[in-house]
Amino acid sequence: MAVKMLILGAGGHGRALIELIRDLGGIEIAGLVDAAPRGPAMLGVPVLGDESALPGLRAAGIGLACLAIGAAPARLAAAARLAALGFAFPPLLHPSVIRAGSAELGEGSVVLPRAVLGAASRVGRFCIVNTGAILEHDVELGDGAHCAPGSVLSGGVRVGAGALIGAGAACRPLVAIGAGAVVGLGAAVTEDVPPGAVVGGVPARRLKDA
Ligand SMILES: CC(=O)SCCNC(=O)CCNC(=O)[C@H](O)C(C)(C)COP(=O)(O)OP(=O)(O)OC[C@H]1O[C@@H](n2cnc3c(N)ncnc32)[C@H](O)[C@@H]1OP(=O)(O)O
Repeated sequence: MAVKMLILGAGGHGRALIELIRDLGGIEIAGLVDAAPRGPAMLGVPVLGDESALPGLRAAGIGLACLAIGAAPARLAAAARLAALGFAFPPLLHPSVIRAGSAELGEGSVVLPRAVLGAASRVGRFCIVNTGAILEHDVELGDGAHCAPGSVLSGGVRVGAGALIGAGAACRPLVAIGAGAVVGLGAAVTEDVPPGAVVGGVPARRLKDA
């Protein structure tokens, strides 16, 4: 019998996770939980209500959850609320992901189609490695970090907790991206980025504070 998982968040990332879980197989999607759903169902998955439904769903035997929330602080806060109710968060890797045997992946992290997790890369908890992102050898992602589609993290890059590496951005080997920083889409990061900074451009320059 397939294990049951619910998805918290009925937006675009929720749709991506529905498809990921369907491609994986072996997990039954019990439903979606969202404070402001657009309809009674999404891609054929029923919306079960807002977070007030969670204790009942847990009592009914649904033990697994995944978080479809783009903003890192909200994603991490939701994880804490669901953990307190007893939900567990297995990491989810799309079958097309290329994962080195030595790559580590924390609870609740999701890795979308055609991403690459290189040798000795370490992905923290509740991270998003989005479609086609490349994490080269020895890359480290702090909890809640998000590597957007097509981003390239060269060898040894370190990304702080909750940081966002924008779509198509590339990071020079060994640079450190501070916690909560945002790297704009298409940027070329050639030097360390301070915590909370927003950078963009080629080469990347500070645009503002996050
Ligand atoms: C599955 C998915 O879709 S995952 C999606 C992942 N998300 C992303 O990759 C998006 C990342 N976000 C960005 O790149 C954004 O443009 C940000 C965060 C860099 C800036 O966004 P905002 O805070 O809304 O700033 P805003 O759009 O007002 O731009 C501020 C200035 O920065 C410039 N700017 C914005 N983005 C960039 C960028 N990527 N590179 C260079 N300059 C940029 C703007 O032109 C503007 O310049 P100006 O003041 O001279 O006019």
